[in-house]
Amino acid sequence: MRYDNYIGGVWKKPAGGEYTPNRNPHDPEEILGHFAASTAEDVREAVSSAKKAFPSWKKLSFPERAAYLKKAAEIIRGKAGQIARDLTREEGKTLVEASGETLRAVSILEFFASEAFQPVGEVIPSVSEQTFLFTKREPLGAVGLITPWNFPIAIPVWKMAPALLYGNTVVIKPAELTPMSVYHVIDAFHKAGIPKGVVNCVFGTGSVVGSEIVQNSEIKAISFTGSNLVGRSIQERAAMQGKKVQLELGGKNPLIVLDDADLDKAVEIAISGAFRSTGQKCTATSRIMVDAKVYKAFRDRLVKKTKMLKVGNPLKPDTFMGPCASRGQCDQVLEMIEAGKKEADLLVGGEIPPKPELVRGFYVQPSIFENVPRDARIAREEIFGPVISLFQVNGYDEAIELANDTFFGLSASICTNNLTLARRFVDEIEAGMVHINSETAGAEPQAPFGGGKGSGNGSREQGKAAAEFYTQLKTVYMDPI
Ligand SMILES: NC(=O)C1=CN([C@@H]2O[C@H](COP(=O)(O)OP(=O)(O)OC[C@H]3O[C@@H](n4cnc5c(N)ncnc54)[C@H](OP(=O)(O)O)[C@@H]3O)[C@@H](O)[C@H]2O)C=CC1
Ligand SMILES: O=C(O)CCC(=O)C(=O)O
Repeated sequence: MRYDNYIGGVWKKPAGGEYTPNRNPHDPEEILGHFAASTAEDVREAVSSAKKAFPSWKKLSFPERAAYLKKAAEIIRGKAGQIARDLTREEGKTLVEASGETLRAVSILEFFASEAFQPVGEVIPSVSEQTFLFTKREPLGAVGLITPWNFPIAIPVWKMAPALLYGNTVVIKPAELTPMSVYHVIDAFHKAGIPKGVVNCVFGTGSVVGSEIVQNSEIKAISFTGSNLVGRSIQERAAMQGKKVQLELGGKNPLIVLDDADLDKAVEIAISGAFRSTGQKCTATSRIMVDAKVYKAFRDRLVKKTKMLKVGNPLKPDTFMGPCASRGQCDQVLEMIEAGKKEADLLVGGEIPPKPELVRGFYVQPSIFENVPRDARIAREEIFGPVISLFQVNGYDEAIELANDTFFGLSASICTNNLTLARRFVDEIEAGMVHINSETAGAEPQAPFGGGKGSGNGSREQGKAAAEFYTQLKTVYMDPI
């Protein structure tokens, strides 16, 4: 089946008439559908439709706009089973995770719909007794959303929902690898009766569709999640035009295990944080610092459990870890593992799983290294795959110093019952999101999401923080005649 762009409230064929197959990473010969391979002309049409729709969308009340979010949430919930299956088939994460992500998209829409009843400004005392001085938040206009493949429904929705609620119109470009999940979201908004032009979706590549969104002068803001390389280049290009930019980039997230930690729980936290979604999360655990007093016990349990993980077809209910999302991604992970073998000691994994039923897919084993030098590539670069580097440390001070010795600053975790050290960790770790006795990954829609250092540009998504990006403040001095 062919899937067209969604522009001005209708499904439209791409200007060049070209389509790209959407393949299953478990078996790339299985094609889910053919999606529009759009041109800059398609983007320009989408932007012009978003621009046209903006004045009347902006005029609706918050609850009126929220009603469309609620309706879309209901529609997605109603077909969550089918959407989750498609998500698994196009991205490769397990069905359990895909179902969780689909329902998370529903919760995000519901959360932002509920924000319609929250204050959107403040009253400020004026020096004049006559003056009513207040602020209000106003939308920006047509905004561009460029999204990655690793959370193909949650991330698009956590950008779209606040953008729309606060009165912006949207042009979204989903990752070329995973367009089906966004197709379902757009279809839900279409069926919810969202006014024409408020939501526009252009399928295609980053270099063509993404670039045109970035450089189009009618796009007032860009929210981007993806690689550092592309993110920083978008920031530069957009800054030239005075556009607002939000960047969510990579991570090299640490987990510290102190000597008083519950080791079974710490192992569970490590495995879930590092290997779920095949390690393809910006919040994935990739460096683990373990106190020397418990290092051997922790390492042995971690290796034992890792050997028991079932890697395979992500649609099967007993599978723990599916394939990487693409051949390119898999090759990149295997290349980093080969680099790791030269720099450190491999404890487990490190290969393509030797199972005949997996040879066509983009599979790699969950892998763990120890004796990793701190300047090794596997210790410093984001791998975006199921690879852990273990470090033995002497106490909290050495652990925190090593944890902070990274370009990134997204997420971090510590396993301990020591309240004093947990509190110090909260203050001393250089990360936007901090976990005590829980994994580095995961995000709740009502809480801000994002990082510092090389992991972004300081802007936060989700929660009340989302309003900062998708609105501008207006200060009003109101006096009687
Ligand atoms: N922070 C995160 O959550 C993510 C981080 N990554 C990191 O990035 C690495 C590479 O993954 P990849 O998918 O290539 O990430 P990219 O940064 O290339 O892709 C993210 C999004 O940006 C688009 N894009 C690509 N080039 C441009 C451009 N010149 N202008 C505008 N938009 C563009 C992509 O389009 P398209 O791909 O469709 O052509 C996609 O929609 C991963 O291995 C991982 O390390 C990747 C995904 C998410
Ligand atoms: O940890 C999560 O659930 C979200 C992670 C994420 O947004 C990402 O990897 O891009």
